[in-house]
Amino acid sequence: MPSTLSDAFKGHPVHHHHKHPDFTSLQELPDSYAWTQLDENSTAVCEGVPVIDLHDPNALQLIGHACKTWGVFQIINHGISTSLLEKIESTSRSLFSLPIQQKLKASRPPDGVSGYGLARISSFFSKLMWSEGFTIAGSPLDHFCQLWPENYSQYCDVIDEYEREMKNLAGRLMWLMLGSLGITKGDIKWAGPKGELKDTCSALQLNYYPACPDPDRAMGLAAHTDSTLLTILYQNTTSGLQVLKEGTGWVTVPPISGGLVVNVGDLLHIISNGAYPSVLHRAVVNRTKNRLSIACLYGPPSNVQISPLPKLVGPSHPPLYRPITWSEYLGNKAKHFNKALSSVRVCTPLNDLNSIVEVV
Ligand SMILES: C=C1C[C@]23C[C@H]1CC[C@H]2[C@@]12CCC[C@@](C)(C(=O)O1)[C@H]2[C@@H]3C(=O)O
Ligand SMILES: O=C(O)CCC(=O)C(=O)O
Ligand SMILES: [Fe+2]
Repeated sequence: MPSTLSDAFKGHPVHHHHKHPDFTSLQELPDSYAWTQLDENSTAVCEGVPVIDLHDPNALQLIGHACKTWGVFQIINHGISTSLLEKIESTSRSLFSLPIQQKLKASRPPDGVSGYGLARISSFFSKLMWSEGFTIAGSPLDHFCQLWPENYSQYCDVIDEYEREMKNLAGRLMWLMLGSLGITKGDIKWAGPKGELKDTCSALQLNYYPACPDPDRAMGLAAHTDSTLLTILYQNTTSGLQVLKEGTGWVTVPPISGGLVVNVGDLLHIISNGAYPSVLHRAVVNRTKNRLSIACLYGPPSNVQISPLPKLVGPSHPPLYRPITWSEYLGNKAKHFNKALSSVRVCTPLNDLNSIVEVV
């Protein structure tokens, strides 16, 4: 029985400042959704997030380079069928278009992982985000029975298939991302004897961003890094995802037909001993178009200790992070949000200095 994520937040209930009203039909941006003027540096840049064809013979090198320089890339020829992407999109749309009273029946409990509601990180901000979310960790059955008492099973089937295919792809990607650092399947015990990664955990996050009357003052999903090894994101044809590139500013990741966005998460940053940055990203909203995204948040078995891989540690590269389980890390994120990573950093005078610089 693989370990689950369901107890990760038991000691860290979220206390949202606001109730989530039915904001989808508002004509004007209420003050509770007005973030102070967002920075204007999301200008067009010539250089964009790399797009990598997984059939390219150089895929391994291209992925390694993208992970080091961006912490994010898009993939094509990944083997996920268009019809499955269409099915998960239409399932998500059916969910978000249910009446609010119906959706609230499947609310995420304050100390739980799964269900409908504001993004978990909302509690760190005084303003509300212009989005709705639905998190699925483990079986969606209980919540889907609440949402669709008559025909929950067809929707469950789509989620199960999507989750299975995404986990498979995430495993392939993890070996490619680590492979370009010289890591092989034998180097990670928790991956199993043949690197089959069968006890890994994952969660799905469905995000819906309604069209917004005042997009320049609103925020779809505030800047964050993912508490994962890696995240695979499907976005519909409306753009909104932005990543922070050092020295450049916020860069939009344009939706490409059949493409999926892959980003490095905090745990891959830890096991790579800092070689791969966990990319800061956010979602902005649109005046006329709604937007949908589906993230597969992929991590190790939730109760195994993960730490910088021995091959990536040496006299000139001391371990930057202490061992931690995914479950414990999620608790850290619930407590410290964007300072979660630095809270796991090993304390040496040099590292302490670096983390002070990061916080400032
Ligand atoms: C496995 C995860 C990862 C979670 C928590 C838990 C389930 C939901 C994920 C997200 C999804 C939306 C952004 C985020 C920041 C959030 O608020 O909920 C993510 C968070 C994290 O990556 O930290
Ligand atoms: O909607 C997006 O593009 C970003 C979603 C995201 O970052 C997340 O779900 O973690
Ligand atoms: Fe994210």
